[in-house]
Amino acid sequence: MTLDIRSLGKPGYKFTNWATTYSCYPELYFEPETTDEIRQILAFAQKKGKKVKVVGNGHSPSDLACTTDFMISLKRYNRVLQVDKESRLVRVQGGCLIKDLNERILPANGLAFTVQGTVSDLTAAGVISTGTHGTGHDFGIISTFVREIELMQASGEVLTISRDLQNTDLFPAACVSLGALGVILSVTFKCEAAFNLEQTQFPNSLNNVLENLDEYVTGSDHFRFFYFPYTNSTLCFNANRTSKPKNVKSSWFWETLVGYHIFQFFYWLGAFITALVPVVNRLLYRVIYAHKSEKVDRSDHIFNFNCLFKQYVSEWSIPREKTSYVLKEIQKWIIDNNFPAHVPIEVRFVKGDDLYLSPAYGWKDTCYINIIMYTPFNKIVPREKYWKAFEKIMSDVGGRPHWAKDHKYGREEFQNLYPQFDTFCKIRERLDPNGMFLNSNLERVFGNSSNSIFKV
Ligand SMILES: Cc1cc2nc3c(=O)[nH]c(=O)nc-3n(C[C@H](O)[C@H](O)[C@H](O)COP(=O)(O)OP(=O)(O)OC[C@H]3O[C@@H](n4cnc5c(N)ncnc54)[C@H](O)[C@@H]3O)c2cc1C
Ligand SMILES: O=C1O[C@H]([C@@H](O)CO)C(O)=C1O
Repeated sequence: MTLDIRSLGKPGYKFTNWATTYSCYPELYFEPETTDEIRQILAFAQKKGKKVKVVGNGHSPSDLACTTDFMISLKRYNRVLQVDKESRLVRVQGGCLIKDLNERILPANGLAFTVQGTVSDLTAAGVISTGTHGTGHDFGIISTFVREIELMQASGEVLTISRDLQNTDLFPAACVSLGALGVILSVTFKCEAAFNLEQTQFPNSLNNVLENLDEYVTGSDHFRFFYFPYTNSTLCFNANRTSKPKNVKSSWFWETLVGYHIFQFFYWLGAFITALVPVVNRLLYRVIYAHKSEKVDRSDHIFNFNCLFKQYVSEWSIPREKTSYVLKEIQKWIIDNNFPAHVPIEVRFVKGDDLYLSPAYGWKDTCYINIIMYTPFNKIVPREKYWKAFEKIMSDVGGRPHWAKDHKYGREEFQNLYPQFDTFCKIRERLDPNGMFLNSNLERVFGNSSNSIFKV
């Protein structure tokens, strides 16, 4: 049945990402509900010579999902297709939200994701496409729990790509694809039996964490820590699987009034009086963070935490053995340059993998370091100097930028950083010879560079 595709496409739509830091006006914006509608949109784009960018839930803190051509959102292509309790495989359409799986589908089937990032308001296709990760020395990034992907190519042909059965040569590319290979129609995840996590958070000196890093990282299932610029202090988080029942104490006063609203107000003041930021960092640490506490909750409620207000972030991965040197360099740069760096600097650890564009590719033990500058009450604070220094420190040790976040790298840098980058490029050029799924971000990554035209 030939649809009047124009009735599907909306002109004048403004896309803005979650952090409201990047936006764009696609020529036409589509929200298809069926596979055939997706196929017809691609055929229409091909006929018009237009590029197509599929967007998930717009959480990438960069221009990765932006386009001036056609944008397809799968927010209405979000069904759960199959749940197999025996094999613990869950197959969902690309637009299915991880938070819906966490809240409804997985608990009802006694299942859970083995590891997650700090938020779940992400789509199944979006979360794997950028190599989203959580933390845990014995666990990989979320894409390492993928077992099968259905991918629609520009031609409308659907490829089933699985780890063990079909098109297995494409699998290590399709699991972290940046949206560059085609439309991910469905993802099959390998889950595990539902579990609670017992989390202990405790203050610690930066030196003590760094001098005993391997013990801390391997001392629990999921270890991570926050470093607080202008202190010598960290807040460590250990989380282990437990059969204990849920036991969560929360405090609106400390978590919301102080930890969100007063925090945001002081950082807003700090935008005008930068000398305030080191004082606020130290005060926050002492008043809110520097105490030991424990809680037991459903796994995703421990993995996720309140990411507070809108923000700019930059995150790079490095081999774990570089963690101590890099953090000391960052700490030194902030002090030497008297830069009003916001808290926290988030430090997480994952197991290496063999996915071609995974930022943990080929490194047995990987560390991710995430810096942040909030935009309190939408007040943009200067960050360029900090970002540049951070990128230099990370690139000097062979670090790899998070695909979802701000970076300026192009094909040449990635060829040096990813041993299988050219293999991925050959697969991309085979599956999408006319570059239909490219945008300006991906043209910087895969070929002709162009500066971002989507900054807010
Ligand atoms: C508050 C916050 C917290 C975060 N925490 C973490 C964290 O803890 N760890 C971490 O690693 N990252 C984290 N991120 C980054 C986030 O996980 C990634 O940006 C993720 O890719 C966003 O998913 P999304 O569904 O919003 O996808 P989008 O940002 O909309 O898209 C991401 C990419 O996926 C592609 N894509 C989406 N759907 C499809 C499809 N169906 N077919 C083909 N391509 C598709 C898009 O083209 C784009 O290239 C966080 C981001 C925010 C805003
Ligand atoms: O992009 C991200 O945002 C959060 C953190 O920076 C808090 O907001 C996180 O862990 C990311 O990877």
